[in-house]
Amino acid sequence: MALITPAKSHPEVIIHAVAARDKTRATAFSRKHGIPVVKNSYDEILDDPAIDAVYIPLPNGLHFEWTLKALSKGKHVLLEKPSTNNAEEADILFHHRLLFPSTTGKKTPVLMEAFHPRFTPAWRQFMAVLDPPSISHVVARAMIPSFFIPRDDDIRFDYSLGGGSLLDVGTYTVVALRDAFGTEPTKCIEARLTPMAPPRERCDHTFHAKLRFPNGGVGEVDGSLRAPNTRLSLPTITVTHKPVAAPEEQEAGAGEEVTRTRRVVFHNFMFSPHYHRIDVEDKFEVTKKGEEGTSTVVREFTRTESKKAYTFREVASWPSDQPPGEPHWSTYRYMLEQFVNRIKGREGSGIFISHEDSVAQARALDMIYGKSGLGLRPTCEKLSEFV
Ligand SMILES: NC(=O)C1=CN([C@@H]2O[C@H](COP(=O)(O)OP(=O)(O)OC[C@H]3O[C@@H](n4cnc5c(N)ncnc54)[C@H](OP(=O)(O)O)[C@@H]3O)[C@@H](O)[C@H]2O)C=CC1
Ligand SMILES: O=C1OC[C@@H](O)[C@H](O)[C@H]1O
Repeated sequence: MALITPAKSHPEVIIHAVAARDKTRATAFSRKHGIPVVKNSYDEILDDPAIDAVYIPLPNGLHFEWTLKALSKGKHVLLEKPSTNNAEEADILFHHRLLFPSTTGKKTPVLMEAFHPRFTPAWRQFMAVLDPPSISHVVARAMIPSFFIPRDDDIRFDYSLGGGSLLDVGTYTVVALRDAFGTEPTKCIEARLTPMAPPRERCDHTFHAKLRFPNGGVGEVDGSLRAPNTRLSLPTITVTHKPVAAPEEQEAGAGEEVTRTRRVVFHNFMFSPHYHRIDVEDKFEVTKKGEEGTSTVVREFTRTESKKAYTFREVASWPSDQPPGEPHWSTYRYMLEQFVNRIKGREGSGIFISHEDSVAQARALDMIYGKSGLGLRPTCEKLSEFV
């Protein structure tokens, strides 16, 4: 879903090989998906000079090690989110010398964290209706019902592999806050993570946290991998702004001032190409200054609008010389487009998850785990080998 289907409609991508720890599994997978080559190991993929790029969908705790192994073999890497287990790993990975232009003329590999929802037209449309400096509150919510990941022995609940709901579905909610505020959180002011039962008690299945942002605003994340199966809900971001002057409003008469308070709700921010809706509600207050500096509210009115964008053609700010996408494209297809653009040196053509962004995201997640008492996710034991 994340690579094989998107590759079918990308003229420049060929899925050449697959590997698993157990070759029979890889063979079965290759037959199902028509992949021509099955390797004996992950290393064999990295050693194949015919392969330009690898997709790494391993458990979180293995991302750091295998990404550095791939980069050292000159492979471009599309790395599943979260990029690493914690900020210590992210700092080393994204600032690694392998990612800087070499003096020997060898190509510099592209590394990108696979934050697929951020590549969509709807995400752009959402960002276009926000005014980050005046945002006072954001809440991002993602409740995954238990039936989706029913087993307690899933990698998501294995601490040694970077388990925990915050590092899993929580990554989407944290990235939503960071994108909405357009800055990085300065402090975690509250973190309530609900642990699994022993022996998995170092992994949370549900999270609630509050982060402070530089403009004084607060971002909240709320989510679970054990949400009730009977109360399904779409992942949602709700953004509330502070009142701001709206002098452009035609409604104001002489001596009147208008303020606007905007609230934006983005329904289904994680998988917007399937369905989404962006509700923009503007509440206006018209005040008139009296004598002695008093001001009285003389009128109030509300304007609401719902927006959507399934291709970039529908996003007003999208430059016309850039690829619009197709209505059937998934989040992953939009992402693959930009990953390939980078590899091909078409940097000017759009969205990319920068290395600094991935490090900042890891820091924000660490803030919450640090505050929660559950502690950061473990650093790769072989870290020193890669420094
Ligand atoms: N972008 C998205 O929408 C999604 C992203 N993800 C991300 O993808 C990554 C993998 O998640 P998911 O596919 O659900 O996980 P799975 O458990 O389904 O797959 C992980 C794979 O990693 C391999 N692996 C290697 N070493 C180990 C190990 N020690 N223990 C377990 N597996 C190992 C296994 O492959 P093998 O045995 O075949 O070698 C296994 O198939 C995570 O980072 C997750 O956050 C997950 C789901 C959706
Ligand atoms: O897309 C997703 O939704 C469910 C999660 O468990 C998964 O890891 C994530 O990427």
